[in-house]
Amino acid sequence: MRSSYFPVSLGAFRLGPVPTLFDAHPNPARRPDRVVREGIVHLPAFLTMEQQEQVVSTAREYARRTASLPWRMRQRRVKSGTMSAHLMSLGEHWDYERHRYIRGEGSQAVPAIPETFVGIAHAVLRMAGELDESLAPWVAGFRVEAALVNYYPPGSGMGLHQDGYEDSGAPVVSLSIGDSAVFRAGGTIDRNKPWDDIYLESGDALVFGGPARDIFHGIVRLDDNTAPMGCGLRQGRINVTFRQVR
Ligand SMILES: O=C(O)CCC(=O)C(=O)O
Ligand SMILES: [Fe+2]
Repeated sequence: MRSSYFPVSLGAFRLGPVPTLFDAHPNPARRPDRVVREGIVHLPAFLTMEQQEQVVSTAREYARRTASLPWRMRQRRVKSGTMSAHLMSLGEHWDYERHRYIRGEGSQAVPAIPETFVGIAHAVLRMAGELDESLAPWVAGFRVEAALVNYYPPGSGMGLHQDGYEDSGAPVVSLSIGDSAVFRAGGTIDRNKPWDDIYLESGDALVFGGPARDIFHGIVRLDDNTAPMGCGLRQGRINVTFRQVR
């Protein structure tokens, strides 16, 4: 009988589940919620795998639906060249030519931000506000007016920049799904060091606001083949960034 190999008394000395070939982290040391620096809060694994998959499939559906519109998912030309990430706007769209946020053009409206996304954004900021006093004043009145969906193909990134188009000083709330990435958070004056490099994995949330609202930041590395099974993306990374515009 099998039980003869596993005397009952052994149970008292068990140290935990036996790692198997299939455990990515045999001894998962949970990455703790962290105030990286005043105004910057990293919430690892904020989204469940089901939520990640839902965000990705919703983003896909919107990308299909808006494929012929100015705010469709596409690479944008900026001063320094063409961005390697693909961007799609929901809610409001930053019009690079007219240099202002628009809600549509003619009879075409920028699609509304899905309610599920809005709910997630509020939940993220609420949690971040509990950890960081500089974010707390923004929690109650936060209006999720613009959502930028960025798709990063393998090997892409985003240069250091400031999110400076919004009149509001409300925090920026962001979600990461798919391949892991290094988010570089610099200072508010220029792109120079010191930086905090934050490792964002699939399901993580990040908030920057308060004294860190105007930091230079960007994506300096994407790690191929790190997207977890079930997140909805086989390769590359999706970032959704929520902003209050005015
Ligand atoms: O991909 C990210 O985590 C950052 C995206 C970003 O900085 C932006 O969309 O302005
Ligand atoms: Fe940004």
